Amino acid sequence: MTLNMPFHSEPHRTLYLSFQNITVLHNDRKILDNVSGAACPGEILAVMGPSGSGKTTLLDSLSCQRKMGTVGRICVNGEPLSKKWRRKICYVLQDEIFFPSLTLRETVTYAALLRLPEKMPKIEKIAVVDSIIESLELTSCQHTKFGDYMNRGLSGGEKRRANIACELLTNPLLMLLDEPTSGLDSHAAISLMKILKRYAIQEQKTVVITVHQPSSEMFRMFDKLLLLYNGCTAYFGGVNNICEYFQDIGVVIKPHYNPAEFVLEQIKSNPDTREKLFVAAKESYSNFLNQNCLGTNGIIEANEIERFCSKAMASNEEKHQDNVLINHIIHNYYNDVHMSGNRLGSESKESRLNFNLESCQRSCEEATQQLCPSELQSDTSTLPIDNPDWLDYPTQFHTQFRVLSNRNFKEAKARMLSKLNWFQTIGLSLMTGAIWYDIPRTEEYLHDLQGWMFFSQTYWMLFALFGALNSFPSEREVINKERRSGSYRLSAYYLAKMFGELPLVVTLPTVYLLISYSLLGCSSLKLFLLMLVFLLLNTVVAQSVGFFIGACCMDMNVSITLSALYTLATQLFGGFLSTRIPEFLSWIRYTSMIHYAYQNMQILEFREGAPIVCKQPSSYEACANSDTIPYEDILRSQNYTTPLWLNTLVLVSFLVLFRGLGYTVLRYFRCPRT
Ligand SMILES: Nc1ncnc2c1ncn2[C@@H]1O[C@H](COP(=O)(O)OP(=O)(O)OP(=O)(O)O)[C@@H](O)[C@H]1O
Repeated sequence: MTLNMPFHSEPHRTLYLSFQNITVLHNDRKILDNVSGAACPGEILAVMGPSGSGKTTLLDSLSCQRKMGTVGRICVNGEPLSKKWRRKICYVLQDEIFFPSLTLRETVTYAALLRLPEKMPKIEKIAVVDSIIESLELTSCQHTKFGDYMNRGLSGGEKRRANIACELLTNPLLMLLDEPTSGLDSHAAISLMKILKRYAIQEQKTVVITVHQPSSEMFRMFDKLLLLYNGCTAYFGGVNNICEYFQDIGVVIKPHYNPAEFVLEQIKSNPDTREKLFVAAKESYSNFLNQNCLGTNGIIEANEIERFCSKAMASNEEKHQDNVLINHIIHNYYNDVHMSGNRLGSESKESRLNFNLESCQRSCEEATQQLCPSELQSDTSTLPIDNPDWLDYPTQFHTQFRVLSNRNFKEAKARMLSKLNWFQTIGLSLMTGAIWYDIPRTEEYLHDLQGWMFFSQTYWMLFALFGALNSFPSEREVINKERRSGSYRLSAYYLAKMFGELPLVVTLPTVYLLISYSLLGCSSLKLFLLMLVFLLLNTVVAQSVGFFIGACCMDMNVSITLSALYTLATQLFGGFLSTRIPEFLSWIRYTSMIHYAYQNMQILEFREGAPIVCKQPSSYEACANSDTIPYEDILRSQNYTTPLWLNTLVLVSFLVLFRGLGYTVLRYFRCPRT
């Protein structure tokens, strides 16, 4: 089975990764200590080690997600790892971060629509989705939702493969996978590894995975192994000759033993072996380079080096300077062959070459210097960009907006219009309708009527604010993951979130008003529509505040506390609960959205609705000359003097302000590292 990817039409690119002396410090503790290694196109480099040995930290460093306290050199194709290259690297995390209410197929399709090039027709994008789903053996579960701890969905292995499917869409040159097989049964783990191996070979991709304790079968699929223990390198090199390597340093792997398990066991339990391995591994990086130049024992088959070098060269026909190391090795190889031509005996004719070890080692070291010219820490330079498209987003703003609006709508629908929310809304509407049923429009019941208005505004403020707050932490994870991979612009996501969720935000308040206000005694359709507009405006403002607080606070407890404080203050200063607010605190009401929304509702109800009949004796002066109370007098008695348009303008300003602040926080303060 082949991955029917559309990228074959592009000039084939490959990526050679090398990293040298990666050291990661955290509070003076060395999490990684001078770790070096390399990975070639078409190969799998396995990073193995006991729990806590630094495997994930190494992948974090290689993907540039961990810069603080990290030193060392990371190079790709001879260039320091720059932003240009980062777009060509995918990092599949151990955790699967997805929207639980979307199906696997929907998730991969949205990823394809966002991450495949704009110019590719939709039908071709869907074909890629089909191909990837089939290749990863996900066809049978493609219509299953991801699910969460409440509603079970895809299995762990299926989620793991779905994660990989989304990353494959971008046609990365380097795949970093953090424990892709953990939690899978041996069959599923082997099957996943086979898929990765096939992908690496067929597409000439470079794959780096971390793994705990692979089975013998899985171990044989790796090409190179980097063994870590307590952040130190215990082994780096090929997998094929690992038994001989350990034998040479006095660690004999018993026959029929899984080498991976045996070595890990020895490292953990035997301090002497550990020391031996650390000492031997100090030279492993240069050994590795030597082996690539010379082969084992300094002898190399000519066709071997041809194969090794041609892999990168053939794929970079247009830019053969891409792979500095390979070029350098070839150059030195032929120089050496030429220079030592006299020394080459009949073996050279048989394509068997034995050349100067020191010379090659020197050349490899030089190549490595060339390969990694700058320190990771100072890697802020912008290198010449051969193809500026790499820095652009794959799709245009309008496509991102359209796809994300659609996805937001689908994702939020299950959450916002859940059965529980419908039940709550209809139940509450009926309850308020029963309490305020056909309320007499007289001065005696004026306070009751105002109570309904205040309650309605407050309830929908709380509903929208806490709803937005609740959904945000999980959503933030997803958008951070997608932004890290450069899928879309934050502005497109932000606008799409506003517009995509709008029909959902307004549905339940509309149903509430329809039931509750009708039971209460709404006098005209015009009044109903006007009341609805202002209830919805308040709801959308509250959602913006919830979104802003959610974006600011990483800790859910803090965001709940802040939201509770804000909403309580908003209610206290809203004008219904107390009209005797001390002068020095009265300015706070101007920050209360309820203050404006509640005022607007009263203006509409008392101006447009049936008039309020005076009681006898009345507390309103106007009742001396009239049977009904003018709406201005009702508002003035509560010290409300601002007109409808001004209240509306303030609410719209709140909306713009909190949306803007939310965007700014996400853009500048909660920006995922790329
Ligand atoms: N941000 C951090 N703060 C403190 N300690 C950290 C941090 N990141 C990693 N560590 C520590 O560094 C060590 C290596 O962690 P890492 O997650 O890289 O290990 P690992 O080999 O991937 O482990 P596992 O196989 O259990 O996932 C651990 O002891 C961990 O506690």
